[in-house]
Amino acid sequence: MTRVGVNGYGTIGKRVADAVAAQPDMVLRGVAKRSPNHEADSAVQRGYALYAADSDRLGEFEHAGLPLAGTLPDLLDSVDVIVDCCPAGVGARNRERYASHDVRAVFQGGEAANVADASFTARTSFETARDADTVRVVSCNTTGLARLLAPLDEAYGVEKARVTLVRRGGDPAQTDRGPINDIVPDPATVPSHHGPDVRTVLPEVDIDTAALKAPVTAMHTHSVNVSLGAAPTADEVRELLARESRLFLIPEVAGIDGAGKLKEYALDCGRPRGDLWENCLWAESISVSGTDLYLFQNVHQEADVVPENIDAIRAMTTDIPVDESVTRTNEALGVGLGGRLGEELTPNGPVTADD
Ligand SMILES: NC(=O)C1=CN([C@@H]2O[C@H](COP(=O)(O)OP(=O)(O)OC[C@H]3O[C@@H](n4cnc5c(N)ncnc54)[C@H](OP(=O)(O)O)[C@@H]3O)[C@@H](O)[C@H]2O)C=CC1
Ligand SMILES: O=C(OP(=O)(O)O)[C@H](O)COP(=O)(O)O
Repeated sequence: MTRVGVNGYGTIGKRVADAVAAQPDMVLRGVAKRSPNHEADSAVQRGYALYAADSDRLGEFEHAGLPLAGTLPDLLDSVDVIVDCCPAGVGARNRERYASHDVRAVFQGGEAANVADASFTARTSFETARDADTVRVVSCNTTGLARLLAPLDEAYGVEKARVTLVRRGGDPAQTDRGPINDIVPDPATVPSHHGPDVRTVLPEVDIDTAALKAPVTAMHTHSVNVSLGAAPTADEVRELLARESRLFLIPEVAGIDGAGKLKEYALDCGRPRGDLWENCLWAESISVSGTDLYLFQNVHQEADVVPENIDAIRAMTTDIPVDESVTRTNEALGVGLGGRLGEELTPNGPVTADD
């Protein structure tokens, strides 16, 4: 059993903690939190051992009536891997602390690529991360792009990818974010950080990205154009992508026209927090003109990196092959949206190691 701790119990941290706890080969030793707020209380209610990230604030936890198992150094002494889910930039400051406790560390995509030995998605970088001491799971948008571009590059070659990202303004609980009545180029310059970030996991892929922020909280939307090295039919592309376990091709018959219905579907299917771990691609948006592919996909920013964090832990600590890790993670979480509706899109079944 791999012993895992989570430092930073916010949007990503609480989901990673639940995902670790769901794995048959991992044990969650505890979570570290800075403030004794509602998220700290929910960790206790879930039965997770709670550690104070900041030893100066022990009294605040006591005052709030939240029982502590110790402080962050105690958690670090009891784990093989710490998953840092602190706000962007805090992870880099924590790096030396983890090293001094001789603990392997997984960082998140808000950190610069040089925070870790390797950047990671399971689809692109499992072997690169093998046995690494530190790994950075790339950001939600980058994860979504890498999952899409990797199979396209393998099957046809990607000559050039051009992606416009309409990013959600903030997460649902982030009341201090915006815009609230505008759509804002962010940044107004091209490329946005996503293109260079994709190249940390797919270095050979030529990609330009432009990004905007919109007054929504549920998901990011990508408008994708890829110039391919071949001219497949749209049906061939649909079948290729439908066979990827972390891509959900939304069948037209599902009647899902946007993030609202996607989230509703996830909640109705019993997904925790309505999480969509898969990229969600509109099947009918997949169009090919000559060698140019066009499509729309949505990415649930709070969720898609969660299975990747689990696979990163296995890459660092075991010799399990990538397919086995991905299957184990998917089964433990329930990745694989679509049920019967998606069957027509995968006549040859899901992708396997033999493909
Ligand atoms: N939210 C998203 O959509 C995505 C985020 N990411 C990346 O994941 C990382 C985490 O983001 P996110 O979950 O959104 O952040 P949140 O702000 O939701 O959560 C951060 C957590 O870290 C805690 N924290 C703050 N400072 C410290 C500290 N010094 N030591 C320990 N804990 C601390 C916070 O606690 P407290 O409240 O007490 O301050 C909070 O629990 C970032 O790198 C981000 O870029 C990646 C993909 C998507
Ligand atoms: O990793 C994310 O986005 P990104 O892929 O655009 O960097 C998360 O949605 C966090 O984005 P934020 O920096 O707007 O909070």
